[in-house]
Amino acid sequence: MNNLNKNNDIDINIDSSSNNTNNSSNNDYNYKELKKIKENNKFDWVLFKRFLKIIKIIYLKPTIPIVLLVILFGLAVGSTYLSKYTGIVLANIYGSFSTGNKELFLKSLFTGIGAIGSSALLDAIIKFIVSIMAWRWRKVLCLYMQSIYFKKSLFYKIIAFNDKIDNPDQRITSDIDNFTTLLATIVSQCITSPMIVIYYTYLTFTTINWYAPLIVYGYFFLGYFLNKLVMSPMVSINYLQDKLEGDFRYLHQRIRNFAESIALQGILKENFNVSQENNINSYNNNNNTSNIDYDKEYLINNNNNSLKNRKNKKQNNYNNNKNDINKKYFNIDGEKNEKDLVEEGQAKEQFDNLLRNKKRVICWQFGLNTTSDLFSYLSPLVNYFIISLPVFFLNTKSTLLPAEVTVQSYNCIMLASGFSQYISVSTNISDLSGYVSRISTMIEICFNILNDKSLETDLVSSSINNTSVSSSSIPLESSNNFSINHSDNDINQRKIIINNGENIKLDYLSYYSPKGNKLFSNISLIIEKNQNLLIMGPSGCGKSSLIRIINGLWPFFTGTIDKPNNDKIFFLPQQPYLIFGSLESQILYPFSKSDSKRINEKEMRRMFSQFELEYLLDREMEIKNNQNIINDLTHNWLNQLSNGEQQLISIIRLFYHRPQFALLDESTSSIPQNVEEKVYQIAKQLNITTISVGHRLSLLNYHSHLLKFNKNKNWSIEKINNDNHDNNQNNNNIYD
Ligand SMILES: Nc1ncnc2c1ncn2[C@@H]1O[C@H](COP(=O)(O)OP(=O)(O)OP(=O)(O)O)[C@@H](O)[C@H]1O
Repeated sequence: MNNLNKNNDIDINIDSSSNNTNNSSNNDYNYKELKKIKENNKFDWVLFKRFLKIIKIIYLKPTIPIVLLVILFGLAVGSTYLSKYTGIVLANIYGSFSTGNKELFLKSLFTGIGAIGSSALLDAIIKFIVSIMAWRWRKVLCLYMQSIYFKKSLFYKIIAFNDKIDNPDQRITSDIDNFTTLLATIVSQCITSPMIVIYYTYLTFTTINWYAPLIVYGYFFLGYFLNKLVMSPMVSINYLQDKLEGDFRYLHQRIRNFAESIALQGILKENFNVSQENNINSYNNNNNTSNIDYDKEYLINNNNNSLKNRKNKKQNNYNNNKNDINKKYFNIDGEKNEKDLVEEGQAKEQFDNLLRNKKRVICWQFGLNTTSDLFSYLSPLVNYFIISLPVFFLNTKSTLLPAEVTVQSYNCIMLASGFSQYISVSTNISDLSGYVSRISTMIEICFNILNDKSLETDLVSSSINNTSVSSSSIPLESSNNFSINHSDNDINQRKIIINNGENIKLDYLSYYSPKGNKLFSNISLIIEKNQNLLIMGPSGCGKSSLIRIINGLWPFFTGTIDKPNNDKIFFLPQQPYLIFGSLESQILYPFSKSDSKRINEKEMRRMFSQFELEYLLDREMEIKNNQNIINDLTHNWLNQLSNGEQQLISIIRLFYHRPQFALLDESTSSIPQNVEEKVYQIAKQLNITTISVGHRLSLLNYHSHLLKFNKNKNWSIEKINNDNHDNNQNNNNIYD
């Protein structure tokens, strides 16, 4: 271990031949990651406290788990007691051979069948209860974790504001499953082995002497000590392995999600490569033509010998080219390949990282297995040494009867097996500790985010707030300059006031990105009902961020936001979001289908026909008729609908919910202008006030005011005169 650290190379170098830059950077990455993980996840008191916290969670409702533990304990007692008879039966059978007692043999045989059969049955029941325990713990822990994960949009905040948790999905899904399964196995081992140890300590003491259990104890502690030495570094290595497995899976998940975009780019790249190759080939062909002329001349002027040399040279060139092509197209060494898609290259690199660490896991596991197996396999010899002590070394007995040897050695073997179970527990604990770190750090960080006061905003009801912007007569266009009596304190603190739905007011609003970059300052405006506002500005300037701030998703602002409750505002994000499930479920979202919430077939057809999308309902019917269950959790419309269709379904959802305000973040960017016009017409008919973010100039037609952001972080607001507005104006300068 010291050696490895001294060389600054934790990797046990199996393939020292791989010395390319890609591998060395991967090595570097793994080394740095491992160092960081080692610092944060040592096999120490902190880890133990984290483990206790998880135990507290899984025992939140303790009755059933405690009952299961008590049953397990009872079964372990029964199984240990019955195991004693196996030794006695074996001794009797052995004795019956030496005395020729057939009756004793048959009696022992039948007793043996009963005792061993009962032991086997008890062991099966123990395994069954262990599985049930793991199942319950998983249920409790996973539901607990999910209840935090979905609280206050934490699933978003973890990804958007915090980069300390890798693969939260993996932690909730597979890490908890592995943790609980392993924990249940360890618990069963820890319950059964003390029984065995206590009972067989007594039996070895009574059948041999006091030194017999002591020697077995000493042997065990030596084994445990060696195992602990190997186990400590394994915590961080296992942790990193879980992380790398998660990263690798996530990469493939992204490829699945963006399959079409990647495939389209891939075809582009392939064609690009082919055309490049064609260019190269045509260049070579041109050169070859001149070579032919040159060859002719050469042939005439030179003898056969030189022809032979040239033939050999050509053959060598051909072979070299062939090798190059093999290298280029059939590379399986994890190296990047010119023909690779970027994703393929990334997947190779990620997989390479994973394999490197897996090698470490295998090597350390080898060390751990060697020590634990060595101790298990050596234990019979230790037992016979203990039995031999009174005969060969202490000289207190001259001989031992075969039956005595059988009983004594059986007792020693059982005592050692109780301990070797502890040793195998240590292997499991090293795996478990990786999961403990991953699960508990996720819980800790979730709570840190939840308890972070800087991420919270004061919510005030407008009825108890007298300082809110009161004048509804202040027109939007003058609000850039309007001033209300507020103290500096008001401006520097952040407040969200919930009103009754009459308007949305921003008062001296300054907001920032999660990384603390100021986006815009001192925005003051009032959006009255039926006054549609359009927000325009350069890419990345902070338009969507304003929507996130109004929604309450981002708390990075100062000033006051006075708005209706979120149930009166509907947000349509840039990326249309469709859930798994039927088209009806898409429209009902964010509510789910229930007896009180259903949309009948006629209404669905009416809504879809507004945008000539009835064919989607027919398609759904067809899928249903083909026996494919449509509203199960795996039906993914996202893969089967165009972007425009997805946007229109989101818009139908908006109209179904009929909010007072709708915040549309480029929500019509993929649909034709005439359909876009219809969308805004229907919104008007339904009395929905829209606040839209967009780049299309046609949007100006459907809004009364324009909030214009520019690249210098200035903002202005102006009334849109739709009569005079020329939508075909050149939009190059619109953001200046
Ligand atoms: N989670 C985040 N962490 C840090 N910075 C972020 C985060 N999300 C967005 N930003 C940054 O905040 C700034 C504003 O982003 P925003 O999404 O509001 O831009 P936008 O004006 O809507 O752009 P576009 O027109 O391209 O959609 C950008 O510089 C963006 O990179």
